[in-house]
Amino acid sequence: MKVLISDNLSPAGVKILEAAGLEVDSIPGLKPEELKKIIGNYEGLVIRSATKVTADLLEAAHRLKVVGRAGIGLDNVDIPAASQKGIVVMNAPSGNATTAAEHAIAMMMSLSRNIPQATASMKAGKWEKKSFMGRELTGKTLGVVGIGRIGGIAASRAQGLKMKTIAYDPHMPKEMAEKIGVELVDLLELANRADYITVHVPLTKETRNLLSTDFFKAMKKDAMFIDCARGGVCDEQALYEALVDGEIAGAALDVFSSEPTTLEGCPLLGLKNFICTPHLGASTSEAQENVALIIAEQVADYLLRGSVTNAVNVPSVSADVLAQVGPYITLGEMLGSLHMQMAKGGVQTINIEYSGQLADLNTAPVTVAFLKGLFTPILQDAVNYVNAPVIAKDRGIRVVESKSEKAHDFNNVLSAKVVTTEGENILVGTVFGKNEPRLVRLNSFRLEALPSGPMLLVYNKDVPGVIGALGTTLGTAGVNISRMTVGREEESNQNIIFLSTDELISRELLAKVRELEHIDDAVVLELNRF
Ligand SMILES: NC(=O)C1=CN([C@@H]2O[C@H](COP(=O)(O)OP(=O)(O)OC[C@H]3O[C@@H](n4cnc5c(N)ncnc54)[C@H](O)[C@@H]3O)[C@@H](O)[C@H]2O)C=CC1
Ligand SMILES: O=C(O)C(=O)COP(=O)(O)O
Repeated sequence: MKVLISDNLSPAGVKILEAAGLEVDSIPGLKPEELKKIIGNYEGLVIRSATKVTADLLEAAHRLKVVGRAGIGLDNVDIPAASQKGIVVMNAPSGNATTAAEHAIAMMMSLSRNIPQATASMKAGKWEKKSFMGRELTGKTLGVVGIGRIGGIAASRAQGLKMKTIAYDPHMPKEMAEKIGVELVDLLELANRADYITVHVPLTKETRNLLSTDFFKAMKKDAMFIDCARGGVCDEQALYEALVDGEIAGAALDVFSSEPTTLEGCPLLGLKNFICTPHLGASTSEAQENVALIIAEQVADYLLRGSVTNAVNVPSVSADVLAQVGPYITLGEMLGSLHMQMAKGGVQTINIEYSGQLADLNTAPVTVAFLKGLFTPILQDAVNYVNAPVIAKDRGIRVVESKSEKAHDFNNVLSAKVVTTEGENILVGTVFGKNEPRLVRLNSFRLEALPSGPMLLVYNKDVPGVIGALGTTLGTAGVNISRMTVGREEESNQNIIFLSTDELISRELLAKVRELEHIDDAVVLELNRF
C-alpha cells in the first residue's frame, strides 16, 4: 500500500511508515491540480495545514482510505466529503500543545522588548537604542482567551514569569481554572484588566471575529494582543484600526484569516507595532517529531490492521458493533452537538437514557459519540472518538447512563439531559427505519425533526402571525427556509419552530429575529459534519 506525504513531515514519521512496510512518497508543495493527478495512486495521505483536501480532490482519490493530519487543525479537510467516501480522517491533537504555548510566550516577549523591530533596525545599519524602550513582564497580568490545553500551558509559563493570570472560557468550570491558578472572568473584564492577551480558542461559529472593535476598545491603551490560535478568531480589520488609532500598544499574529498572506492581503504587516510569524506555532523539531510519530503510527495501524485511533469521522468500534448501533452513534453525536449549541453556561451533568430494544445493545460507543458531538462545537478538531470521555472527566462533567426496557411511543429511544450552571435541556431522539435519525422531543415540546445543516430554533408564543413574520424577516435577508417543524406545548401556549435554512444565519439577522413580537428567544444551530 502507498502513502503520500504532501506537506513537510518530520523524517521520524516517514521511517515509521516505511518500517511498517508501506511505500512512501514525500512530495510537499504540490499544486492542487498536480496533487489531483496523482492522488488516485495512494491508500494513505499525510498532511499538515498546507494541503487542501477538498471534495474535488477526493473525487479523484479512488484508492484513498485514510487522511492523517500531523497536528490538530482540520479546517483544510472537507470532512463530510471524506465521510461520504468512507475515508477515515484522523489527527494528532496533543502532540504540539507545549510548542504552540511557547510560541505565544515568545511573541509576548518579542512584543515587550521590540526584538523583531530592533533586529530589523540593526540589520539596516542603525543603532537606535532610544527607539526601543521595553517593558517588564513581572507583575503584569496575562489574559488568556480559551484556557484549554495550550491556553493552560501558556498560563503556567506566565506564572513562572511572575505574571498574574486571568482567563475567559465560558465552557470551563471555575474549579478547573482555579486548579491551574487562573481566575475566570468575562471577556470585557479580561480586556479591561489584562496587560497582555493571548488567544487559544479554536475557530467556531461562536469564536469567529470574537476579538473585534468592542474588545480592542475595552483593552488598556498600553496592552498588547497575541493570537497563535486560528485565523478568523481575531477581526484583522478591527485589529488594524485599534493599532493605528492607538487603542492598544502592539499585536502579534501567527495565524491569519487567509493563509498564506502578504502585505497586500493583510495591511497589518505594514504597521510598526505589529509583529508576525507565518503559522509557526507548531514548528519546532520536537513538536513535529511528536505529531509525525503519532500520525504515522495511526495511519499504518489503520491501513495494515484496520484499527482506528483519533479519528474524527469514524468511531473506534468493531464492524459488528458498528452494524448494530451505527445509526445510534450518528443520532448520539447529533444530539450532543445540538445540546452544546443550545446550552447556556458550563456543562455539569449529563444523563443519557437508552430505552426499548436499544437498551439491550452495547451503547458505550453511542455515549462516546454523544460526548464527541457535545464538545465539537467548542473544541472542534481537538476532540475525537477516543478522547471525548477523557475531556468530560478532565472538565469535571458527571456522565450518568441508564437503561429502560420501555420506550413508550417508539421502538428505540435515546434521551439526553444536559445540566449546566445556568439551566438544563432535554433532547430525545430515535431512528426511523434502518438509518433515519429524528429529534422527537425538545424539552417539553414534541416534534419530528430531521436536524441537518444550518438551522434556526425559535421559542415563541403560540399566536397567529409569528411564522409569517419570521418567514418575511428571513426572506428579506435572502435566507431560504428548506424545512420547518413546529413543536407545541398546549398548556403553556408556547411553541418552538425548528427551521432548516440554506445558509447559516448571521449574528445581525439573529438579533432581528429575536426582536420580533411574540418571539422569546432564537438560537442558530448547525450540524455540518454529518
Ligand atoms: N499556531 C499553531 O500552529 C497552532 C494552533 N493551534 C490552535 O490552538 C487552538 C487551541 O488548541 P488547544 O488548546 O489544543 O484546544 P483545546 O480544545 O484544548 O482548548 C480550547 C479551549 O477554548 C475554549 N473555548 C471554546 N469556545 C470558546 C469561546 N467562545 N470563548 C472562550 N473560550 C472558548 C474551550 O472551552 C477550550 O477550553 C486551536 O485552534 C488549535 O487549532 C494548535 C496548535 C498549533
Ligand atoms: O496543529 C495545528 O492545528 C496547527 O495549526 C499547526 O499547523 P502546521 O502543522 O504547522 O501547518
